[in-house]
Amino acid sequence: QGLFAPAITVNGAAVTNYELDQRARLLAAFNTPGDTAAEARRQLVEEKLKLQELDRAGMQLTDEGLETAMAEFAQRADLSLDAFVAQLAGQGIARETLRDFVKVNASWRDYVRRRYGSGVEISDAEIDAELAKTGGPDAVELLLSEIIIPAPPPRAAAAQARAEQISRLRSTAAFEAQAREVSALPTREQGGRLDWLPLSNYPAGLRGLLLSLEPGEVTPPIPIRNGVALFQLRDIREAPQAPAADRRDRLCPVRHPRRGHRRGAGRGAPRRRADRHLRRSLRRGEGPARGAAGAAQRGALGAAARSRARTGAARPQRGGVEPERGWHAVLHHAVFAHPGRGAGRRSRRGAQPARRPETFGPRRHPARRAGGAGPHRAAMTPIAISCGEPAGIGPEIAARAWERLRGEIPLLWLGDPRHLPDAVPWQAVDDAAQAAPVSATALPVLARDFGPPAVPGAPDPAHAQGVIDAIRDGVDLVRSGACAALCTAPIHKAALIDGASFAHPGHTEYLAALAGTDEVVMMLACEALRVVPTTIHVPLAQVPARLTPDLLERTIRITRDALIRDFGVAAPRLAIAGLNPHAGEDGKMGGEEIAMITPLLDRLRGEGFDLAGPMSADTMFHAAARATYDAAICMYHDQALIPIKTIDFSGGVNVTLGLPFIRTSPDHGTAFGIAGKGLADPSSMIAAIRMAADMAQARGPR
Ligand SMILES: NC(=O)c1ccc[n+]([C@@H]2O[C@H](COP(=O)([O-])OP(=O)(O)OC[C@H]3O[C@@H](n4cnc5c(N)ncnc54)[C@H](O)[C@@H]3O)[C@@H](O)[C@H]2O)c1
Ligand SMILES: N[C@H](C(=O)O)[C@H](O)COP(=O)(O)O
Repeated sequence: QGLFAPAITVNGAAVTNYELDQRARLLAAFNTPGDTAAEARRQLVEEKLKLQELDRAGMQLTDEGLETAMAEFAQRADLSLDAFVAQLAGQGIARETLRDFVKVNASWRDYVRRRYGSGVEISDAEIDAELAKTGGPDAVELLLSEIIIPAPPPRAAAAQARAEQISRLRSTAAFEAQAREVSALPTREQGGRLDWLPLSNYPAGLRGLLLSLEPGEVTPPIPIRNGVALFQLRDIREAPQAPAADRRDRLCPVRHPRRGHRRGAGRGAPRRRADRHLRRSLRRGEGPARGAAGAAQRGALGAAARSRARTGAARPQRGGVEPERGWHAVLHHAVFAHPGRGAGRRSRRGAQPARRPETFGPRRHPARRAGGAGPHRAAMTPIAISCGEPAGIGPEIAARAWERLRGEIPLLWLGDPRHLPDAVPWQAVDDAAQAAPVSATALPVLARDFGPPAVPGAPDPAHAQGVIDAIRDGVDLVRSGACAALCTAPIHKAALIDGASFAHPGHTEYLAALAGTDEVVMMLACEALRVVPTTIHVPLAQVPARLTPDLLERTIRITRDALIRDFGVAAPRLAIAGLNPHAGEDGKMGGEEIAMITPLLDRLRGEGFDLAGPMSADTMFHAAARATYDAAICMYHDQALIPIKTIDFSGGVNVTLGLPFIRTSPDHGTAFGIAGKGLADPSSMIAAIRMAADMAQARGPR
């Protein structure tokens, strides 16, 4: 066949062999992993369909607009357009090939924005038509929360302003609080939380926007008739139980874009439920009509899930590599081709930082703080992840975290790879230096043989020594500088005691022992709250005796120093809880406040510490109280951990302060009841890894 002969015909439009060859070269130049020829084919078919729709809608990018879009594109690789084109030419890629690629994507983004950017009423028929067009979105499920703020004309401006504020939230707890306060939907009772639902349950016009979110992110305000809608993404996953027939079916949308694929058995009920919910809202003029759809595609899992949705591809096989596609691959390229100028995790809102630098995690890198692209973390040494209890959810949340973070933060998993979920691609490495290049395509593993296989939910003391060694190895790697920080997966203390006479009640104490210090502090942090238990893993009956002025003073000092050093809080405000009910009620309900806590606080205030308390623990954690301090110093474990795990179980991070190295961890345990079932939420693990990376960047190279 000739080079310019049609290789594929899409509704009468030809894709030539030349185009296929050029696009495959372009994808190779962008370091797109996987089969670039197949991906080129897929992309070009999809783009022909988009172009036809753009023609139908009478939307064409002007020559000037196209030139600007191309220049912006080159800019991502830190090159002028001419220099970028010249580099491509060196690889046999014509300028026109880049032009066509940019043109269709930029035009489509504009088209989606314009089409769905304003409130339009949507009919049931339209929803059906949209749902019928694509079969792919059934392959992806979203965990969303929703808010609709009523906005009849006199209140429209106020509602919009409130919605703008909400759209900047990153914390699920904060979004939930807003939902309870302002949402008009029945879900307000559960903080706007929806269950896992297939992407196909949402109007097609909203899907691109929803997929562009990262967990925690909220959509921009979506104008609807007499209201404003917002969605927060809590998580995204591949649909777990899609029947095999469905998977095959999902291959159809590209080839038969107009053919409807109603999903059948097994999935109908939730879908119908969500449809009803959506339709009801829409009829009332409250529901998400068509979103202000930002079609920009961000987020590794989002892009991967999108690809799977489009192609019906199964999850990557063990040892295999899942290709990353489209715009994501381009960003990826810009990042890896120019370390130090990467895209990072940009805020959707351009110049604004992704979150306030002084609320939750440590200081952002200065460039990221300014909302710009910071040095990409691919350039940093990896974050070591210890396997934790193999029968718990540790291995699977590490795998899920890698899927999410692989383009962002290099990881090194320490454990027995036979304990990883089957589907995760992993690669054994000999040392930490090999991890960063591997991490983008497979989970790098410093492999250990733990002996017997793991049975989910049934901890085996035979694994105890391996679990302990993985933590110790992680510490060694971080202390030697080979890894930037250690993030530990949860351990089951009883199994470690039974199997290896583990002498420590938790990581915190073990890490302190490895570091040769007893001056460590446990802090748990989420966006809405930071808490520090002064006594940690101590039976309640022993707390009063263990609670000495020395210990409390050390805890306050270490916490204050860490807030300044690692968390960008220039003048930390600490709230100190009392030990007893009502902080002792003037000595009537306990004497520790008067005898010990108050005198210590007074002395430290004399040194300039900003301390409040002793406070009644029962009233210091509501939202208004939380706004008055940067961390709460509590007297014992549950006093500190109950509020934070209640407010944000999925977003909390456990960080050990006072160590000579960085250690973070998810805030939950081994969750034996759900281990191995694919139900574990990796959010806390992801937050822990991000916090570790942020702390490492804030401290800078050692
Ligand atoms: N950092 C650590 O090593 C650490 C921290 C806490 C608990 N633990 C250990 O974990 C074990 C179990 O403790 P527990 O039962 O009190 O607490 P847990 O956190 O394991 O489980 C509490 C509840 O939350 C659920 N859950 C926990 N994590 C989840 C996730 N990521 N996604 C979805 N659901 C999740 C569980 O299914 C369970 O219903 C104990 O041995 C404890 O010592 C270890
Ligand atoms: N007290 C912690 C919690 O309940 O989340 C947990 O046991 C973890 O502690 P270490 O990080 O010390 O293992």
